Amino acid sequence: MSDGPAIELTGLTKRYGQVTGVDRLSLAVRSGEVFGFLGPNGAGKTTTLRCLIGLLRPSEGRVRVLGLDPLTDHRRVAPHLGYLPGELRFYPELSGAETLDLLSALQGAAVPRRRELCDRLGLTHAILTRPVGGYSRGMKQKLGLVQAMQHDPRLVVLDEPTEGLDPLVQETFFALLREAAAAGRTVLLSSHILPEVQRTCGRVAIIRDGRLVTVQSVAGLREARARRIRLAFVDGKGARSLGGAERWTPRWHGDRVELLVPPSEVVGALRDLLGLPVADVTVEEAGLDEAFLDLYRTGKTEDRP
Ligand SMILES: Nc1ncnc2c1ncn2[C@@H]1O[C@H](COP(=O)(O)OP(=O)(O)OP(=O)(O)O)[C@@H](O)[C@H]1O
Repeated sequence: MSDGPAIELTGLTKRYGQVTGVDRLSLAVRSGEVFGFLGPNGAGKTTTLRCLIGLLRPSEGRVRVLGLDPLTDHRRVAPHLGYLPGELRFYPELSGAETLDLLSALQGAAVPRRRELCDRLGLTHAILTRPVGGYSRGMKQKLGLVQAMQHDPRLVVLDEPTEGLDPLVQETFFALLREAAAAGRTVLLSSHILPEVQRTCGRVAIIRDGRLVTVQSVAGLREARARRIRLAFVDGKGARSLGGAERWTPRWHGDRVELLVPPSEVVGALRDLLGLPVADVTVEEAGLDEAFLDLYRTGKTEDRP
């Protein structure tokens, strides 16, 4: 098993009949990274994750997980891989403990962390002996997290991991991620929740329509985030045309207007705008969530034909 990247995707493409779920995606996640995977609904996140863990066969391209092909080398990869699916399905008649036993047999690994994880996530003996069919959503999610990490895998792939967890349990989950990173484990976290990614991940990939929009450090994304320019007009005279600055898709609130402008273009935008009857102007950094939303909406994909 290699010391190279924990995950390496080269031109990964997955088609479902006429629909292309993932389109020529290339990406490398280094060992020891906590890596965020973001994108709007239908972007191709789950499809990518399923190809990674060997549940789906790519239509084209190459997938390497810990240096191995997750389909043909499944038995060698499985003990080192933990996966929390976005939609958990358990056998309802099995107890929590039986479910964990079944899944560890499939992983083909010992479970040195099961007890500790159950304790920390509040899965008591009483809960673990009950049939999973009677579990609440949060309890199922906790069981999903335990099975993904019970064998202390080198790579943990998590699809929407905090879904259904209360804030206290989320804190425990974030602590688990920090510890995993400190212990040199690699984590791939697919999420819609921007602050969650901001808090936990060093780098993040954003995909849209199955294609890569960007891979950046969270710190880099912050620096590149748009500036918000707010203007008020003299005597409430809303200049309904902003001339060249119209290209920033102005949002009007009565006679005030707001624009999101990339940092490198703020000075030019102000030049255009200050020719108008402006009474007041403020410029501030947009939130990180807006930086992401901007990329979701308008970011060019990296490998357009
Ligand atoms: N089994 C399938 N059959 C047909 N099309 C599919 C199938 N699974 C996914 N798709 C399509 O592939 C594309 C990517 O879907 P995917 O579930 O990977 O996106 P996602 O980013 O995980 O979305 P979400 O955030 O909504 O879960 C979508 O257009 C989806 O409709």
